[in-house]
Amino acid sequence: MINNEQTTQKKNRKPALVVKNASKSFGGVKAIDDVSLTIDSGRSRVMIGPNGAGKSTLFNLITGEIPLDEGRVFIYGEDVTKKAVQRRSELGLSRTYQISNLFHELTVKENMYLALQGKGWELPNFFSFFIPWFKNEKRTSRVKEVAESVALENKLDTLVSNLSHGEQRQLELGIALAPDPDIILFDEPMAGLSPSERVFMKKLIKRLATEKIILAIEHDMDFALSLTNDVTVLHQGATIADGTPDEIKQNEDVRKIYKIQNTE
Ligand SMILES: Nc1ncnc2c1ncn2[C@@H]1O[C@H](COP(=O)(O)OP(=O)(O)OP(=O)(O)O)[C@@H](O)[C@H]1O
Repeated sequence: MINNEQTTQKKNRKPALVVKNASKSFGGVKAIDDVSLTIDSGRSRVMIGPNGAGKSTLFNLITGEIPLDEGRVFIYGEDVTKKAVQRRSELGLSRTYQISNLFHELTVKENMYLALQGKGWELPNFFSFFIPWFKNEKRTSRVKEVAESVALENKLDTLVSNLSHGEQRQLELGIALAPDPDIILFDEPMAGLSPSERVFMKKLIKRLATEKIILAIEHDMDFALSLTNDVTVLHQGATIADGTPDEIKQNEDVRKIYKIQNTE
């Protein structure tokens, strides 16, 4: 308990996430060019930018799925630049993907169990041998809790292949939430949703933003700008604007980019 309190206090003092002068090239393409950003505990940020701006690459650099060429990443003050994806998730980082990573031939419940595997929702092997029921109880109640939080509690035994597209995205959200992360990176959570599914997802993410630290990539400008007061605009791998939704709407460079995009 004391340890938990100390950890919480330590986390509250540090920025949750810091990216310092990050750069990444793929062959001749500079996908990320000297990008820095900070997300303080208790805040969220939205990242917008045209196609190919480098948003997903920045996510991959933050999670550790690809290595940085230059720069550093810190989670709650710990330098994780050279650390594996696993260490970053132990520190409370989680993400969703643009492309589905669900197991379609498994049920909702089974996908969620898999998401909890190796994420601390089990006892050490020694104990679990003696009291496996405890391990199962703990995970089962977590799966139910997560299913409720993404409104899939009535679909636990449904095969993923039988879910609607919107429900699949809800499940992806649930999988990111399953290990109870502090910081969640959302990669275009609204992509491909119908108008009614979008309304539902917006509500869900807005509620989550009151409980978690969110960094979201979103093309729906109105939603993006309504989610938080902290907005970053990426273009050709670089940060071209950083500010409140009003500042972003007024920013000449941003207006130019989106105007150019719209007339293409
Ligand atoms: N693995 C890779 N190999 C080669 N080039 C890549 C790779 N990943 C990204 N790129 C290039 O890096 C640039 C940034 O891509 P990225 O996917 O990060 O942009 P994005 O802002 O997420 O775009 P979108 O909104 O279309 O998803 C693009 O020019 C892309 O083609």
